[in-house]
Amino acid sequence: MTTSTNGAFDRRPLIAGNWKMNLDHMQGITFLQKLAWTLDDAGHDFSRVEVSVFPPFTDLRGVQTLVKGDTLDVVYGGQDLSPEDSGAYTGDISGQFLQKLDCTYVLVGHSERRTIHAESDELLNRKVHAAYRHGLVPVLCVGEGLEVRQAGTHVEHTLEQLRRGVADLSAEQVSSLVVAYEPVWAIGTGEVAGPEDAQEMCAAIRSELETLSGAEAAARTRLLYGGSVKAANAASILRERDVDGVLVGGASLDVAEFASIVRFEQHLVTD
Ligand SMILES: O=C(CO)COP(=O)(O)O
Repeated sequence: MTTSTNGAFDRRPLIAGNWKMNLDHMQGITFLQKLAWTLDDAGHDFSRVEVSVFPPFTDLRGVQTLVKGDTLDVVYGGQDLSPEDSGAYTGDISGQFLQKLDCTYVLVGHSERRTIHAESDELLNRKVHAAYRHGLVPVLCVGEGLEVRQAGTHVEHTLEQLRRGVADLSAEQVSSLVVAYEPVWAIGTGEVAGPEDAQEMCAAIRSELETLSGAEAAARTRLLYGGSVKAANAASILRERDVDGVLVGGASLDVAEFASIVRFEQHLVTD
């Protein structure tokens, strides 16, 4: 097995850390500084493997200042955005504000938004369009719960979320889109879908995008796996042909662990 045969490397791998509701703005800055030093010390090549963090909204201004001031190669994004651009939407955050903070990405439809905040596919589609309106790349999260997995209908279920989420996108938008497959039963549980489960779903997602937007766009879309990713299992998941990155929760809050995931290529088996 060699790294060059992995289809993932035709697309630049993306290692993303979703901090969720952890790390206040002071802790976030300290964490990011340590992460950047650790990756620099390890000689990490950011042009080869992209690194993004998703801090809470209140951290983003500090993150922007640090990334600009120290010219870090780490990129970042918001964990959510409003489908609207401005107005009487108390508590919501416009994509316009995220763009002003130099965010590259924004998460849309994380399972915790879908379940805790009952966000519908229709709403998430509006959020995806709002992201593109403001020059942000949406990371659209999809994935099934345990009952759906047990019923064996996980592929249809996830593809339905995908179709609704990407409705009315142009092929060009789909080519820059990131889709994260996060089976809900594997999030924060220590249960990890096997590399073959991640590949099965990512292949199905890519094939669906091909049908919707054409082969050229679908070949460019980056597909991530998320759910109990750790340094110990990241390389085997990232070796799969259609998996182009990982979206990491708990393990992204530990500098050494997350840096080790970023450096997954060192753990790949080569002939
Ligand atoms: O939800 C996740 C990332 O968005 C995954 O969380 P864990 O890595 O903690 O399972």
